[in-house]
Amino acid sequence: MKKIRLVLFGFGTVGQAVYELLTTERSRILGVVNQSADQLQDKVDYDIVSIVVRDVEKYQAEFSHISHLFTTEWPSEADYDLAIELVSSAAGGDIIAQALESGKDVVSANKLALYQSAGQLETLANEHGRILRYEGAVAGAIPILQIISPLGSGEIQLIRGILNGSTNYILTRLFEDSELSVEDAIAEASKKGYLEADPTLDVGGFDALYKLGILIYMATGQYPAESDIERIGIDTLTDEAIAEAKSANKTYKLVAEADFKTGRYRVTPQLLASTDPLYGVDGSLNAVTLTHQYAGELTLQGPGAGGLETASAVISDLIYIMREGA
Ligand SMILES: NC(=O)C1=CN([C@@H]2O[C@H](COP(=O)(O)OP(=O)(O)OC[C@H]3O[C@@H](n4cnc5c(N)ncnc54)[C@H](OP(=O)(O)O)[C@@H]3O)[C@@H](O)[C@H]2O)C=CC1
Ligand SMILES: N[C@@H](CC=O)C(=O)O
Repeated sequence: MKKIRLVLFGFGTVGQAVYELLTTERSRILGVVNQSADQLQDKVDYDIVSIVVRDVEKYQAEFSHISHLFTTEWPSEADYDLAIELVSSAAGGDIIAQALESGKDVVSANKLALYQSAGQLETLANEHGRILRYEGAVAGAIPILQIISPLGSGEIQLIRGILNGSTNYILTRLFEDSELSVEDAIAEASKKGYLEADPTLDVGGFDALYKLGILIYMATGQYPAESDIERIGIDTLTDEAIAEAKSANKTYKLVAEADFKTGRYRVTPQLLASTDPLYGVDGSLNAVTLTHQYAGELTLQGPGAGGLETASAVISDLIYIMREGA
């Protein structure tokens, strides 16, 4: 039996949900991981050995049953095998790099850190022969990254979708309820755990840009520069624009689009008619359509934000590594 010692970096919305699934769904997860392991010595088990946060006291009272796991210190290299990086800032990039350099596999959902490293983290993983996976970084629960690589038979010609759950939730609420203020809609999204620690990343369109950048990297092998992606946030939409859209039976969505034929990449609020496939994608849902040279149009839709939703994608990466790597 091989024991994988896991360290969790970050214990916010997603970190707590990952911890919850790792404990409550333990036998199901291990059942999947060990599906084809006949011998006891081929079987894999896991343990969470520590949870690294910035402020231990913030968590110790509420999570007193696991208070011994919280720390501000890295475990020593000899004491862990795999890092799950779920912190809320670019500092996640250093955590991922340090873990890879120490010969550890890494699972992350930190699109900001991944996009801003512009491929250096993937290179580092290759150089050190480690696995770096980040399904939770793009479109929450939707396994979009897992379907892009196998589409290598031909070109991906177009990616179009909604890649940010919180702004989709905010827009949906504003269109549903004319009495609701933007501030109240943002507060609702925050309460549900959809927003980034810095919400300007969501409302300014940066978060969707990072995710589109990762999808472009998966499709082409190159991260686009931020200046190559046109970005307009939903913070540019006025009350009048929303009212006019409503009276014309249209809606606004923050649409992310990479057109590989024209080379135009953009994240912009788009006024959509009811015939647009993204028109009815409401609440925190995300949807992505890939147009492929041979496969045609493939559309995936599902929750784009939220603790347990994102945790399910994080756990899928973990299952992959426990089966294939480690
Ligand atoms: N929420 C969502 O729906 C989704 C989030 N993500 C991504 O997942 C990651 C986590 O998001 P979320 O859980 O919402 O964020 P939260 O803000 O809820 O939690 C962040 C956690 O990270 C910790 N943290 C921040 N900086 C550091 C650091 N330098 N070292 C150690 N711990 C640190 C915080 O600890 P402390 O409180 O002590 O500062 C906190 O526990 C982010 O990268 C986010 O973009 C991805 C998909 C969906
Ligand atoms: N803030 C993000 C969370 C998930 O990635 C979003 O709203 O989509």
